Amino acid sequence: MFAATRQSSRLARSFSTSARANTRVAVLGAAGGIGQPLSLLLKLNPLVSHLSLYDIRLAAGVAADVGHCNTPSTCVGYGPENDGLKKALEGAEIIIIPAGMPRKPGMTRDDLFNANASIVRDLAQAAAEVAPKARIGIIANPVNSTVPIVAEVFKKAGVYDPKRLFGVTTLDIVRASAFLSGIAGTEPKDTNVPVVVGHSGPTIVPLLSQLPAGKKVVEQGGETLAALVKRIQYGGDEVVKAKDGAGSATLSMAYAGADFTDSLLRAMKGEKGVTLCTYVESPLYKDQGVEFFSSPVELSSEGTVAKIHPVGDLHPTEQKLLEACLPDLKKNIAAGVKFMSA
Ligand SMILES: NC(=O)C1=CN([C@@H]2O[C@H](COP(=O)(O)OP(=O)(O)OC[C@H]3O[C@@H](n4cnc5c(N)ncnc54)[C@H](O)[C@@H]3O)[C@@H](O)[C@H]2O)C=CC1
Ligand SMILES: O=C([O-])CC(=O)C(=O)O
Repeated sequence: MFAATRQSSRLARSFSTSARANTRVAVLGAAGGIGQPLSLLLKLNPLVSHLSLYDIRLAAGVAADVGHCNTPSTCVGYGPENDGLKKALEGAEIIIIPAGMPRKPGMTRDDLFNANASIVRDLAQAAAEVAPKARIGIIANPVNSTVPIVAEVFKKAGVYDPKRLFGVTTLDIVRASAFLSGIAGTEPKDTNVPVVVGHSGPTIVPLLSQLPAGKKVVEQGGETLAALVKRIQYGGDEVVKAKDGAGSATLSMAYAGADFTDSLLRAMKGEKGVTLCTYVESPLYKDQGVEFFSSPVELSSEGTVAKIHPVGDLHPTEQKLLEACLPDLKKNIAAGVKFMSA
């Protein structure tokens, strides 16, 4: 069932282990296209002890349904009535936020800003009040801007800890693994492509040269390389187009979101050296005015940021992609900060 990538083998391993931990996870936006399968995958993860599912619609139904899976964790759904959001957040140690509008064909992720900025702001405000110490994973787009919005909310509430805030870019890593192994004939689980910078078009920068299979493609250059990089950067558009108005990636995103959460859970359970590419407040390009950046991040035993690794050796083509997109990322971050100062 889960045989496709390194991420998946980890999930399969955690499903089959008898280990149990006691981590409480809240999913905000749990009844959506991502929220439902993500909640299911989290219900299957033995490192989760309790799942709180919040949505403005249907959360009770999703929780009742998912809750019938015979895994040890408990699962409760909450709607907005009777302080449901605050109840969902009480005691949460990990909060995952896929709430928000998805794209339709012809839209960019930035076109979602107006719809999603206030949704994410309001959910973050509740999290800052009720569960300020939780680790927060932001899936809602545009991630490049929604993460800075959450940071500003937490700063305003006086509870900001940059080590606890993550933008979920895992789907870019999953896609890069799937697409490169499809070309190179390698095992997806052994084809781990770091993807750095951010999460939209040009700010998705795969570092193919950092693994043997990718290095070959990079050195060959030409059409194959150009098409592969483009497919990784615009994988989201491929799904939006194929779904033809019915939304964007949901199932692969749920898989990626479950993997992201599993990384935090494993680190919290004591696994050493858990490292993943994720979008965090980062010193790496701060001197160029870029405050948030995705690069390999090593987690602490608290499931928080322990060490932000630099991007490592880049092929000149990768260096060019990275440098070219920093001004875009800077604008995306500024838009989030401006929204919160308005
Ligand atoms: N980070 C990433 O790699 C990816 C991010 N996304 C983004 O994830 C978001 C969700 O996508 P889908 O699940 O496909 O959308 P969807 O429309 O199927 O689900 C969104 C859910 O959010 C809920 N919601 C709306 N406002 C809410 C609020 N104030 N509080 C709680 N819940 C609320 C809706 O009721 C709905 O159930 C979109 O912004 C999409 O662009 C999608 C794929 C990949
Ligand atoms: O493309 C979108 O709008 C959703 C997304 O972020 C992705 O699939 O990477």
